[in-house]
Amino acid sequence: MTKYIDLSGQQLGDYRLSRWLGGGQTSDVYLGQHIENQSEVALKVFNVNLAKEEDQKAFLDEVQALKLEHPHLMPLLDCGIGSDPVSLPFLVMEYAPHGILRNRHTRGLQLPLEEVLCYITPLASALQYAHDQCVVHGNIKPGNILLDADDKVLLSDFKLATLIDNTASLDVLHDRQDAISYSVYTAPEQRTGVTGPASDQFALGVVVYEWLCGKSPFQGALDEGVPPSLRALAPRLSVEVEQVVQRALASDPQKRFASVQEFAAALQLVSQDEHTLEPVVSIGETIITTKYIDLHESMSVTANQENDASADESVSPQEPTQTEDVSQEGRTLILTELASNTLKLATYPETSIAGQTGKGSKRHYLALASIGLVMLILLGSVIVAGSVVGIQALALPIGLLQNQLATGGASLVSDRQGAPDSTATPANSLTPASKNNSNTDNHSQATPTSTSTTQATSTSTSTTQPLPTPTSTTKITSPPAPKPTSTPKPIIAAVDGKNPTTYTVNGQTCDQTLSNSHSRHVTLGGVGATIYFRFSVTCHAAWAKIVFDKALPSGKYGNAKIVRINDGKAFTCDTGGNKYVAPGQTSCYTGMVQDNASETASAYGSYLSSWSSQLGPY
Ligand SMILES: Nc1ncnc2c1ncn2[C@@H]1O[C@H](COP(=O)(O)OP(=O)(O)OP(=O)(O)O)[C@@H](O)[C@H]1O
Repeated sequence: MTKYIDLSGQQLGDYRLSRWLGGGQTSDVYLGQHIENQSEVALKVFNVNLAKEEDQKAFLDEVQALKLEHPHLMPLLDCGIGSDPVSLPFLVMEYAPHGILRNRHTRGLQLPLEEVLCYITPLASALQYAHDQCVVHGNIKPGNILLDADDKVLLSDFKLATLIDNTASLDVLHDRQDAISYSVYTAPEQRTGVTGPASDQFALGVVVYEWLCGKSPFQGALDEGVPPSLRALAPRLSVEVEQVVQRALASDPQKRFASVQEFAAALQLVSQDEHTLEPVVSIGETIITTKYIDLHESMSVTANQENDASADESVSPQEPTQTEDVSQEGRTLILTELASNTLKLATYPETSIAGQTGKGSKRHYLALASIGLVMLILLGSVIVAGSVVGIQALALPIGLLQNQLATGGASLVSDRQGAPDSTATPANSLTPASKNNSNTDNHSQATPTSTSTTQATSTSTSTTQPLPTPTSTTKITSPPAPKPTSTPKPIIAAVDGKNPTTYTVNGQTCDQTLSNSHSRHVTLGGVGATIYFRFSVTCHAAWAKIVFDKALPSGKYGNAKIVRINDGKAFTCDTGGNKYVAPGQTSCYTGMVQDNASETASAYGSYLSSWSSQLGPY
């Protein structure tokens, strides 16, 4: 791709552009300095003449809404509109000196699942955070994942609806491709103008597929349908991993995971399951030092290798220029070491999968067998010996039997405590209040009971435990201390998906009462909506709902949120509810937060990521 006008040396707002870093289809990125404090920044200049005042305002408003703060989102520092010679909109972001993640891996290389998880976990967390704020990225691809000076991944380049919406009416400076161009990362529904959180999940799924097998699941931007089998290309992967990736890549967004966080959690879970199938040799005093940093530095590739980027990627002159002499075998070795260390981390202690027959059960059988054997000896002694001798002889086996029972019994008890219990009530589950309470209309007097068991908590801990960050050093002493139990989370209510007034929790329907339900009409970003606070007496839980006055226009999203005041626990429509309000839709409802005697909750509505003032607390 050729670069068009080089603005190096010029000034935009308070920044001097010093060097061109790369160019996308509709923009160029420059290294720049603040003219006063000389701080280094990256400026993304859009090749669009944003002359109309209303368009300029829309651009600035939209960028303002994108100032999301998350450790893995590229910090947006400033934005503006240049005035000479034309009105070029620009964004100012942190400068990421280690460039784009795509340059870290040679095209076609298959990355170990552990490494993929190390990237996906923070990215999914950043995306989930954005989705919770009603912001969709819309442009996920390896070229938009950058690395800062510490090699921390930063997701950049949110699609700006204002620029896309206005492209037709804007004067695009050069003969470049249309701003609305598609890539292999574009979800099928995006091509019909419907972009939602599930589209980001799809794009992340494409990235995961590529990293795992070295090939794109789709031949071209308009290729659709079921991608080729991941395991056919990377047989080392389990069926479960393939299924998880396939689900994220479903053409129908409804068939994907409910959220991007769920996708990442599922991938993490199946990777742990893979590990638990492999033998654990020993756990000694082990210091695990992940070698990602060294590995990455040693795997730098030549600019030539990377510059044959496909059309969906940008041109960048800052590609690594050195090739270090690290053989493929050497690399595999480093990663194998890493994988086996992670394996130890993931498989100890032995309790993690509920419902499996554990070591504890084997001990149980051994204890019973020993008891049986002792009983036989005892019987034999009684028959063979005379009554006096026999009675005397009883003392020893009975003592042994008692010991065995005591030991066996004790081990059974301790095994039970630590053993998986598939029938355990999940931690944080809500036990619906007794019928006696159902007549009361003052929910603050209700006394809901929350049941959790040690095992249920430990299971949930193991599935949500984040992987070690690429730079961390983790020390394990043998035997490792039990994992700390997680603080109880608020309940996530199962909903029937049809009627926002009917929730079911652990099989019980949560009836709605209107006694403590409230609503308020608000105007959000010029659009009218009614926010509802809803409360169920039977489940002692509250939720929120938003109903817009009219269906949302293309590219605009709405949401609702319920927040438990005491601890700030919150659910949006995406977490436990029926999903955000998409273009063409009018309403959504959230998951439920348990509403204890001493607690209150508030409801909020949102449009284009600005949240309304609170309704409540009630
Ligand atoms: N914050 C940053 N710090 C350092 N380099 C950056 C930064 N942002 C972008 N770059 C560099 O600029 C190049 C071009 O970025 P740009 O976002 O324009 O590409 P793109 O994502 O392909 O474009 P688009 O998605 O708009 O078509 C990147 O490949 C990267 O090398």
